[in-house]
Amino acid sequence: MAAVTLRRARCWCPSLLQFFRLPVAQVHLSRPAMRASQQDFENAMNQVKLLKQDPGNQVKLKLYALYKQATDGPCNMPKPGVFDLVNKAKWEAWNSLGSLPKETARQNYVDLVSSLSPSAEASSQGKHEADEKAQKSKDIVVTSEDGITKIVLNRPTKKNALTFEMYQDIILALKNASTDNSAITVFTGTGDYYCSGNDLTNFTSAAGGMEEAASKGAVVLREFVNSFIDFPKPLVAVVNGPAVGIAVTLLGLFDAVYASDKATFHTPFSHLGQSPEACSSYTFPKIMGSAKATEMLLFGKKLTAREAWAQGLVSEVFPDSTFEKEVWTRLKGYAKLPPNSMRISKELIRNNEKEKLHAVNAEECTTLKAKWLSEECINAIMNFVSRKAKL
Ligand SMILES: CCCC/C=C/CC(=O)SCCNC(=O)CCNC(=O)[C@H](O)C(C)(C)COP(=O)(O)OP(=O)(O)OC[C@H]1O[C@@H](n2cnc3c(N)ncnc32)[C@H](O)[C@@H]1OP(=O)(O)O
Repeated sequence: MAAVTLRRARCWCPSLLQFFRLPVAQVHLSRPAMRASQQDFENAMNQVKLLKQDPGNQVKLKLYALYKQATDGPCNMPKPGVFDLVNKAKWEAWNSLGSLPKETARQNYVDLVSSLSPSAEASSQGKHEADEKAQKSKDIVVTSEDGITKIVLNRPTKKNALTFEMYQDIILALKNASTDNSAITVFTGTGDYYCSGNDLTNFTSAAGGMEEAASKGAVVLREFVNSFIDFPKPLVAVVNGPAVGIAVTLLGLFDAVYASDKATFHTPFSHLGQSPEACSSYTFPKIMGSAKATEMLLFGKKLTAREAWAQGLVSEVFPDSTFEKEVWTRLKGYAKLPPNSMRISKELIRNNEKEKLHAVNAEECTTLKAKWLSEECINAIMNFVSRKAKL
């Protein structure tokens, strides 16, 4: 059986920003010679897209190298330039396989994927285990107290940027919260930021490159936003600091938004060569009118908390010095209201447009998938990753 041993280490390539401090994979393939069929190979490729846990960049590089070796044979590309960090790392991983035969690369790819995938038994274990996973996730902390389920974005060193794993954990946390004993569910962030939006390295660290990241991203995004559209209880955002990208657009699907006066609201989609998501192409013009929505979604105008309140995106703004105390006192009071009444009232409001929201979500995801592969977007992301430019 293939065994993957992970050890934490500083990266072998000091210039690769996002590849720093990531697990290094040592893959020992001691399995007796076997032939993986083309079908096994394709199944393994599909399995990779469904991995719930990010296997780390080193494993992803290994997967990429084995995939290229299995499909194209030995590395036949010119070595990318020294500043093309991501492609250079990929090239090196592929080139390191030398003249490994295609069949062996295919088998090693299948073995590696099967060592990463949870077994059928593990994935069919009950909800209890699912709850535990959400609770244990280090980047999303879920607690339930005083009738409130709190979902905290807990990645302050990265301004709470959302990784693929965090999207999956939030989907799970919302699923659990929809049936737990709490009356309301609240999102907030740890540290000085509420959330800096999508983790831009989601796109640069995918084993199969941008194409694979775009396909996976569109699937994950659609399911993620659906879980907000369908969430049955009052959903409240406690915006403790700046919010960027999807952290802002999602607010149009919340039932109440409370903001510190230190919070800002920024949707730099055009700067990033991207387009709006989380149904904001529908909710924002509805909330603030098309002229103001255009300033945010097309021109990337950053709003202060008071401006966002004036546009109807925020329910109320509080001085930062008393924000936490005032908001949580208020929410604890709301959580004592009859839960079924709140749920039914929300259902009445949401049912008027649920179908529309699902259709908008689907269309936005399709559009984004194409945008993520555009030159405009790839350049913007590479600029961020290589720190040449900041918003
Ligand atoms: C699959 C579904 C996809 C859904 C798509 C959604 C679209 C979006 O959400 S678009 C918005 C994406 N977000 C951004 O463009 C923000 C990018 N970040 C920044 O511009 C800046 O980091 C900041 C303005 C948020 C903060 O700047 P500041 O100077 O105060 O701090 P930094 O030193 O830049 O950041 C600290 C640390 O955090 C990392 N980081 C911050 N934001 C992100 C991010 N979005 N993705 C990845 N990493 C992020 C930053 O790289 C720093 O890390 P290091 O200390 O390791 O360098």
